[in-house]
Amino acid sequence: MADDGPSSGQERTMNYGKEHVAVYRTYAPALEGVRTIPESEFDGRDNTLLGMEVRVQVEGEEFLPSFSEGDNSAVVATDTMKNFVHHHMGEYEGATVEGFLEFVGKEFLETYPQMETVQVSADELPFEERMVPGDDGFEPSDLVFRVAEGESGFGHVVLSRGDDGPVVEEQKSGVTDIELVKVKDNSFTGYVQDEYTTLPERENRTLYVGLDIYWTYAEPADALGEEPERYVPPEQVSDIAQVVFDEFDVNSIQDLIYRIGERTLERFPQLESVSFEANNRTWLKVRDDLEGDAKVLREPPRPTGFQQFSMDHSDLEEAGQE
Ligand SMILES: O=c1[nH]c(=O)c2[nH]c(=O)[nH]c2[nH]1
Repeated sequence: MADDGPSSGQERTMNYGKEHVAVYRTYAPALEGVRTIPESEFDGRDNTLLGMEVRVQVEGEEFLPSFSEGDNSAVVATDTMKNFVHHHMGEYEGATVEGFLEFVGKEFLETYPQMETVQVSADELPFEERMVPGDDGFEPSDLVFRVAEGESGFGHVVLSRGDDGPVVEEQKSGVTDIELVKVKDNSFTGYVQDEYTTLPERENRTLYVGLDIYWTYAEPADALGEEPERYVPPEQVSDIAQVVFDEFDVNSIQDLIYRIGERTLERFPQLESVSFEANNRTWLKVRDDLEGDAKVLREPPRPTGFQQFSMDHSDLEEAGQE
């Protein structure tokens, strides 16, 4: 298909950038004044230690000669991008991952006119408070944090140039790498039974699910945290997931994520949509001949099942909840 190439009108892919830019800030401004929800104790964070791993991707027609002619005169070295991110972490006056991404993205556009679009995303590098003995019993240390694994906040923003300066084209927030196990009161029944089906129906299984949850705001500016009562903290969405899992006897991961989505949209009317990427990591039964509900379980072999789903407020209206 010789006439299908970029030169004949199809949009060309051309971008470059830096990923895995880890940056840490001590004594960032605290996140205060977030609205609390019944599913979560989270009401803010001190940000004594704020870490993130950032990815920057830039686009612009002026970069074409760097690909086509080896002419680097417009190229901002990706090493420079890394330094730019590091430097601006010290200039950011807000308290959220999303706010930092928008701030640094705008700074890129304002500093380098050859950049037409900048995409910035980040995974939070999480740290946990540690409890130490204080005057009134155990209290969180002001100084020592545990380097946490797994679950973390996520942000993504796409910025382009408008007539009056940088414009947010897309925004997405999230909490990723949630892993939850519910020991009983989960079923998986009623699925298609045919000549290929070997999986036995289970009225009560131990369900282990991996979850990434993403959301978009109706007003992207709400993602920044500048109006904290309109900000959706990843910690609260993660807490909704575990509370809903605890509350409902679900018949599948599909059923579970729908209920988490419903609750999230109910709690946060300022969101436009919620989406999920789920994985089934359910252990396999080795023994269930023990007393009561006790079992012995083992890791499942590959391959792994997954579920993806997105929903918005129209799903609540259909269910008669709005
Ligand atoms: O929650 C589940 N959903 C499925 O679609 C599925 N398929 C399967 O084999 N186990 C499961 N579990």
